Amino acid sequence: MITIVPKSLQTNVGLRALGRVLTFLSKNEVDSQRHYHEATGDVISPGLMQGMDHIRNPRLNKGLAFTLKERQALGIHGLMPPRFKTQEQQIAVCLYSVNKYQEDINKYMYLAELHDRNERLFFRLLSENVENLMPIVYTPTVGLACQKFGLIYRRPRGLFITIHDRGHIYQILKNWPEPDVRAIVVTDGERILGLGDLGACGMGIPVGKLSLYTALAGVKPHQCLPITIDVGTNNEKFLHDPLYIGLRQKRLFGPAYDELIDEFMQAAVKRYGSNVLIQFEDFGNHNAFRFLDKYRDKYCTFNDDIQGTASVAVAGLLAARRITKKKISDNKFVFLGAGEAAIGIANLCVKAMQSEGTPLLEARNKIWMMDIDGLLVKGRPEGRLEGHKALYAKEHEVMKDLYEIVKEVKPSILIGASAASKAFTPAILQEMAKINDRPVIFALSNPTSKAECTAEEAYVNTEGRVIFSSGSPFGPVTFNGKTYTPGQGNNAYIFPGVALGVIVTGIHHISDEIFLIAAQRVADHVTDADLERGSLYPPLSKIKECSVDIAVHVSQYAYNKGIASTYPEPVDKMAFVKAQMYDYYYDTPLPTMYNWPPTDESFEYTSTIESGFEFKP
Ligand SMILES: NC(=O)C1=CN([C@@H]2O[C@H](COP(=O)(O)OP(=O)(O)OC[C@H]3O[C@@H](n4cnc5c(N)ncnc54)[C@H](OP(=O)(O)O)[C@@H]3O)[C@@H](O)[C@H]2O)C=CC1
Ligand SMILES: CC(=O)C(=O)O
Ligand SMILES: [Mg+2]
Repeated sequence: MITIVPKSLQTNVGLRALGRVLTFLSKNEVDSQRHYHEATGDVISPGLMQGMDHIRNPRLNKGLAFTLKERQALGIHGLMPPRFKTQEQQIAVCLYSVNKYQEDINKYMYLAELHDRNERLFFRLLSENVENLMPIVYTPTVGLACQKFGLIYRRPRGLFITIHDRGHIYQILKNWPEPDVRAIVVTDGERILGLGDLGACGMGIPVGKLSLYTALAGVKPHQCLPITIDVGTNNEKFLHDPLYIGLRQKRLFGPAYDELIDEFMQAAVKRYGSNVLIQFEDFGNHNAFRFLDKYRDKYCTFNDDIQGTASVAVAGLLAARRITKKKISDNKFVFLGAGEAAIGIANLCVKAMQSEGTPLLEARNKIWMMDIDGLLVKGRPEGRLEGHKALYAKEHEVMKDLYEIVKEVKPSILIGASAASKAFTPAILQEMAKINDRPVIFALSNPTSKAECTAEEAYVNTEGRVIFSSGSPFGPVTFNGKTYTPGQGNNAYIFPGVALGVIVTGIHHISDEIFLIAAQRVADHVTDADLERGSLYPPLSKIKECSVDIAVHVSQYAYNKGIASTYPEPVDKMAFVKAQMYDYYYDTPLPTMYNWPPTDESFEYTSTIESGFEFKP
C-alpha cells in the first residue's frame, strides 16, 4: 500500500502522527521508507512493510535482533527462531562464518549474500573489520569475482545499461527503486583493475567501490547506485563463454558510444539532479581521459583511476618526506606505465611541486615515464606522443628496458602502474638501493597478481631500506630480524572521503585541488609509529577517520571558495558531516534479556489473544 502524505499534512502534527504510527521502526528504517513524490514533493510512505516482506527487505531486516514487540507488531512472530540476539552477537556469527571459508571467492559470496539479506549488519561488519574484509569486497578478491561474475551472479545489484537502450536511459534509471541517489559509480568494464576487458562482468567494481562509500565514509547505501554500461566486450574468452552475462558482441566505439555516454550523463542529472556525483571507474585509457576532459566542467564528476589514484600516491609521497627529508621537488621520478593512474599521479606530483615553488616545466622535467614502447622520448620511431604523454616526453635517445632506464635516470622514486606483473625485477630493485639510501618504490597495480613486485621482493632486494607501498595488500615481511607492514597505496583512502565531502556540501565541480587536500589529510594521519613499521599510510582500521577528515576539509574548502551549494554554511563542519553519515546500528533497544522464553522471574510471560506473546517487565 502506498500512502501519500500531502504537503499540508507535513506539519509537526502530521509528522508526529506519522511518527506515532512508525514508533517501533528505527530512525534508519523510517528514513529508508520515506520517499518523495517527484512532481509534488509530497512525502510518500510505502506503508508498513509487514510479515515476511519485512524480513526479506535487507534494509529493514534485523534477523534475530528483532525484539518481541517488533516481532508482534510486524507480524513476524514465529517466522524466525525464538532466540533474541544483539547485533554484536550477530557480528560474531558472521565473522565466524566468513572465516571458516578457505577460498576468498566463497568469502566474497557469503558477504554478498549478507549484503542482500541484512544491510546494516553487512555494513557494520565491513566497517568494523576493514583490515580483514576489505581485501574480499575490494581488491584483490573483487577482481576474481568479476572474472567469475557469470557464475556467481545471484541477485541484482545496480543497473545494466546497454547500447540497445539508446534513447531510453532515463526510463531505465527510473526503474531503480531509490529516488534519492547522490552518487553513481559507473564503468564500461573495459579495464577492470589490471585484468583487462571484462565487459559486463565489471559490475563487481562499482558494487565494491560503493560498498566502501558506505563502510569507509558513511554515505547512506540508498544514496548509492552502481552502474555498468554494456557496449560489448573484446574479451574473446567471454564472447565464447556460455556463462557470460553481458552482450555477446564486440565492443562498440565511435560516435554511437559517445552519444550513449552523453545520454547517460544527461539522464543521470535529469533523474537525480545536477548535484549527483558520477565517479568514472575502470574505463579504458582512451576513453577515461577524454571523458574527464569533456565532463569535468559540466557535471559533478571525477575519474577515480586518474584523480583518486593520484591523490593516494601523493599522500604516500608527502608521508615519505618525513623519512627522506626531501621535498617532493628534490626527487627524480621514473614511472612504469603512462596510463590513467601513472599520468594522474605525475600531474598531481607536478601540482605538488608547484606548490613547493618549483616552476611547471622544471617540475615536469623531474618525471620520466615509460609505456609499452619504452621511455617517453620525443621523436620515437613508433610515432609522435599524443595528449598527456607528450607533456612528459624527453629529449633523449630511445630506451626500451626499465633496468637501463633506472641506471640512466637514477630516480629516487620508482612507481609502477602498468599491470605488468613482476616488472620490478630483483636487478631493478637492487639498482634502486644502490642509487638511494632510502629508495621509494610503489607497486600500485591491482590485483595482487599484477603487482610490479611483491613487498617481500622489495625489502629483500633493498636490504630492507625501501619505502614501499602497493595497490593490493601484502602481509607483513620479516627481513634481518625486523618486521615491516607496508601500507596500501590505494585510492580507497581517497574516494570515499571526497565523495562524502562533495555530497554533503553539494559541490558541483570537483577540482584537482580537492585531491591535493585529500592527499594532505591522509598524509597528516600517518603517525611516526606507522612510518616506523614501514607504512606510508594510516592502518586500514583508521581509514574511516581519514574519510571524515577529508570530507570536513573538502567542505571547508568548498565554503571558502564559494562552490558549496548547501546553505546556510554550517559552523561546525565536523558535526555537520557526521550528522549526515549512515548509522548501521539497530537503534531500537533490545529487551533487557536476549534469551527467549525468559527464565528470570522478574519477567511475567503472558499470552494475549491479539498479539500472541508479550513481555511484562
Ligand atoms: N593502487 C591504486 O589505487 C590503483 C591502481 N591501478 C592499477 O594500475 C594499473 C594500470 O591502470 P591504468 O593506469 O588505469 O591503466 P592504463 O591502461 O591506462 O595504463 C597502463 C599503462 O601501462 C603501460 N604498460 C603496460 N604494460 C607495460 C609494460 N610491459 N611495460 C611498460 N609499460 C606498460 C601502458 O602502455 P601504453 O600506454 O603504451 O598502452 C599504459 O601506459 C592497473 O593494474 C590498475 O589496477 C589503477 C588505479 C588505482
Ligand atoms: C584501485 C583501482 O581503482 C584500480 O585498480 O583500478
Ligand atoms: Mg579503478
